[in-house]
Amino acid sequence: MAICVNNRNYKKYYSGFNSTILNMAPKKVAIVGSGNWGSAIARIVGSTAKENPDTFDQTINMWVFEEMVDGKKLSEVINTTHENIKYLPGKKLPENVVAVTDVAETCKDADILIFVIPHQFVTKVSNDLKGKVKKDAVAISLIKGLSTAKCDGIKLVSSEIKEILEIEVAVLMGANLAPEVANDNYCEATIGIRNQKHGEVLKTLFHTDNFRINVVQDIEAVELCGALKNIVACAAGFSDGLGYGDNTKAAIIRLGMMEIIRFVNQYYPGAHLSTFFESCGLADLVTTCYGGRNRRVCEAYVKSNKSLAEVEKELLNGQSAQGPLTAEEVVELLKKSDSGSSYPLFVAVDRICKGELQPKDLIDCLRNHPEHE
Ligand SMILES: NC(=O)C1=CN([C@@H]2O[C@H](COP(=O)(O)OP(=O)(O)OC[C@H]3O[C@@H](n4cnc5c(N)ncnc54)[C@H](O)[C@@H]3O)[C@@H](O)[C@H]2O)C=CC1
Ligand SMILES: O=C(CO)COP(=O)(O)O
Repeated sequence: MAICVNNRNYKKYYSGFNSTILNMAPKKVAIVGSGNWGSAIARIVGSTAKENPDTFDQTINMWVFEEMVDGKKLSEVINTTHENIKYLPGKKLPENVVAVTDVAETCKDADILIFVIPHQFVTKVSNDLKGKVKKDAVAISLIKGLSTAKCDGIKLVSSEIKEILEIEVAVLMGANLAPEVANDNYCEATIGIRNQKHGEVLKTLFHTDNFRINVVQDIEAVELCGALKNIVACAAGFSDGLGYGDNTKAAIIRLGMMEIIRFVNQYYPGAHLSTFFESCGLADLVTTCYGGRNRRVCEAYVKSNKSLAEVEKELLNGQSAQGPLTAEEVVELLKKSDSGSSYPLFVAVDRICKGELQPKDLIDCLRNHPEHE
């Protein structure tokens, strides 16, 4: 049975780690995932590793969930053309990023593991790695969602990885639409980690002229901002599909932000308000509500007679919109604490995604929001 992590023992998990990532020897980095964001981040860490040869090993393994694309194995295409033609077409990957199809092989010598897969695959992939990673490795999760493992309370993706692999897990979240990051457009991101020294090493790995990193200690708040904004982006997409304009979207962003803060305070009290104004907070909410896949899929859902799954398949070519599943997970959790009425936006998104409400009912759900009392 999965172990549930409540607030108190979760904090205990994060104390007292030390690892070889503080050693002088170059650290080996592995990327677990090679989708849209996985490939964009591979461009960054491939180049920072090259710029810091004393700190990082020059070869970075990237796990590829093998599939055939145009009659060829995706891993072989990546290793010969240095381009992920399916998930990040048109952008070259650094040649020191090597596609590997066996996840245990990818990670076996790694000191730093970057987890970047859609959250529904975390349990399986982490179990495939169980007992096969270095005991003192440090992981960093770029995954936006909650754990899908059965559990009585809340379980963060980072805590699930941590429980299974028994290593420290940090998080990186931010306003980071992958195609724009891959275009080297200026943006920011937030690393959440308790161990400041490890935070410095991770910052060196991700920080570039156009990808600016802040490090904070509120891991849970950082991670939950990343997960929950995808639900709000679905509401923004419904609103766009209905043609409601920018004032309505601004209201959705504001109410969504208030629900995110309320949720973090309910499950992990004590987060600093300033964390919600880091890139992981308001900035990610805004960018996703304007430019994200969740928004796009939900807008198209309103305008078509198709199911969400059909629309996602047609629009995203194998990529994944994490908002509908996250809404379901969050609402399940809220039911257990009988607190759904404090989160009308989250609940409405879940019910619209499940076909229990019409998209046009969204506004009725927001009209009497607790924020208006
Ligand atoms: N794409 C973006 O702009 C951003 C995404 N994120 C987050 O990063 C995480 C990963 O997202 P993306 O890299 O965009 O992935 P994606 O949405 O491109 O998903 C496709 C990936 O899933 C893999 N996949 C498919 N079936 C699988 C299976 N059964 N087991 C394991 N992997 C499988 C595919 O091989 C492919 O690598 C998500 O949590 C997302 O919310 C975070 C910031 C930006
Ligand atoms: O997390 C993201 C941007 O920071 C990507 O959002 P989407 O998954 O909605 O595209």
